[in-house]
Amino acid sequence: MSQVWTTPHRATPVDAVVALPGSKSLTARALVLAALADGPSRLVRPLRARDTDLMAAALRALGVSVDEDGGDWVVTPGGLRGPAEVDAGLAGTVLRFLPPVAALADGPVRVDGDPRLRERPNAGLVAALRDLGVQVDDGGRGRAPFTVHGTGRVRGGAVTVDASESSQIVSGLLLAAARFDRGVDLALAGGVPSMPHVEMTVESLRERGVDVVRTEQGWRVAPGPVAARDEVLEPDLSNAAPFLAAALVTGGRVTVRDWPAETTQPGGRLDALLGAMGAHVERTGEGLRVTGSGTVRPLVADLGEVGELTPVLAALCALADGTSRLTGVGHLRGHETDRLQALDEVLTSVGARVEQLPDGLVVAPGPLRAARLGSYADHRMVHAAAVLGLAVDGVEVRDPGAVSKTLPDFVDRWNAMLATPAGALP
Ligand SMILES: O=C(O)C1=C[C@@H](OP(=O)(O)O)[C@@H](O)[C@H](O)C1
Ligand SMILES: C=C(OP(=O)(O)O)C(=O)O
Repeated sequence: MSQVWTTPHRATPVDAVVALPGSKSLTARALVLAALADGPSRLVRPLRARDTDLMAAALRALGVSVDEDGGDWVVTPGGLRGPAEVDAGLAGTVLRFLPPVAALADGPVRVDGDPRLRERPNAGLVAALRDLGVQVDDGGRGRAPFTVHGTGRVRGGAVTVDASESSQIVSGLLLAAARFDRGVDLALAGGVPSMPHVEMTVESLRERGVDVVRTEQGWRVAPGPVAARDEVLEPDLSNAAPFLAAALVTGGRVTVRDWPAETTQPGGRLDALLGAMGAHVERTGEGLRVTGSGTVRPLVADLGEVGELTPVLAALCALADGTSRLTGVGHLRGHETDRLQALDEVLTSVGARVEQLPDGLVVAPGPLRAARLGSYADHRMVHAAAVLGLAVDGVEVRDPGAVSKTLPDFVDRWNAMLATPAGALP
C-alpha cells in the first residue's frame, strides 16, 4: 500500500450495504477464555487482524493450540508454560489480558511490543497481580516490557485495583480469575472507563459457565472450570462507525449487515449517537440502516463508556453545523496515541476550531480546507481522516497501514464503497 492515501471525496449521497468482520474485543475474549477452557472451542468468524493475530500468537507461545480451519479458529488448551516471549504489538487487549494468563503458566513470560506500547498505562494491572501473589518484574515502570514469573498457579483472592486508565485491567483479571485458587474478589479503587467492555467480559464469562457476580465495589469470580464452547463472533460495531458516518456526511444511506439485536459492544450505542447528530436510524431485515439528511448536527455527549467511538464522532463534529462538546474521555490520551492531541491536530488542519479539555474536546466548525494528515499509528485516526475526506476535497493520510490493527482492508473497503455511483434514494 502506498505511504500516502488520498481519501475519496464525495459530493453525492452514498448508498451502500456493508458487511464487516468479527469484533476485536469479542475475539480477544473468546481466544483467552477458549485457552483457559476445559476442552477445545471453535471460534466462527473471528476477527483476523494484527491485534487478534498477536493474541493467538501469544497463546500459542504459552502452549495453547490455535489452529486455522477455513475462516475459523479452533482453540485447544494446553498445559500453560514458559519461558515465552509475547509481542503485544500495540494491542491493549494483549497487554492487559495476557499477563493474568501468563501468571498461570509454569515459567517466565516476557511481554513487550511497539515503542508506543511501552508508554501505555499498566501499573494497575502489575500491582493487582502482585497483590494476588504473582511475581512481576517491571523495573518499577508499571509498563511494558515486563516479565510475569508464572509458577503454574495463582493464589487469587481479594484485590483492590486502580483501573482508572483502562477498563482492560479489570477485564484481564476477571477473564483468568476462575482459574485462580481462590478466584478473585475485585474492588475498584476509583472509576473505570468503558464499562460496556467490562459488561462484555462478564457476559463472555457467564456464557462459559463461570460464576461472576457484581458486588458493591466491583466483581467476584468464583474458582471453577471455564467451559469449552463454540461461538460465532458478532461483527465489529466500532469499525462500523466510519461507514455509518458516511451516510450522515453525504446525506446518503448505509446499512451494516448482521447488526446484533442486543450487544455489549460500545458500537451498539451508535444508533442513539448518530441519531442525536441528525441521522435517521432503523433496523431492517438486513442490519442497521443509517440515513443522513445532508446536515450533521453537533453532539454534546459524555463518551466515557464508548471512548473507542471518539475519533469518528469527533470527525463528524468538525462537519457539523454547530459547536460540539465531547467529554469523559481523558483516558484516550493513553490509547494508540494521545487521541485528544491527535484529533486536535487533525481537525485543526482541516479548518475546524478545537479546544482541548483535560477529558475531552470542544469542536466548532470552520472553513474547511485540504490537508495532509498523520495516522499516528492509530487505526481510528485513519477512519476519522476518511470521514473528513468525504466532505473536504484533498484530504491525504500518511501511513494508512495503521488500519491493520483491526481492519486490514479498510482502505480497499472504503474506496470500493465510494466508487459506487449515487443510488436513487427512495
Ligand atoms: O476490553 C476491550 O476490548 C477494550 C476496552 C476499551 O479499553 P479502555 O478501557 O482502555 O479504553 C477500548 O477502548 C478498547 O478498544 C477495547
Ligand atoms: C483503544 C483501542 O485499542 P486497544 O485494545 O489497543 O486499547 C481501540 O481499538 O480503539
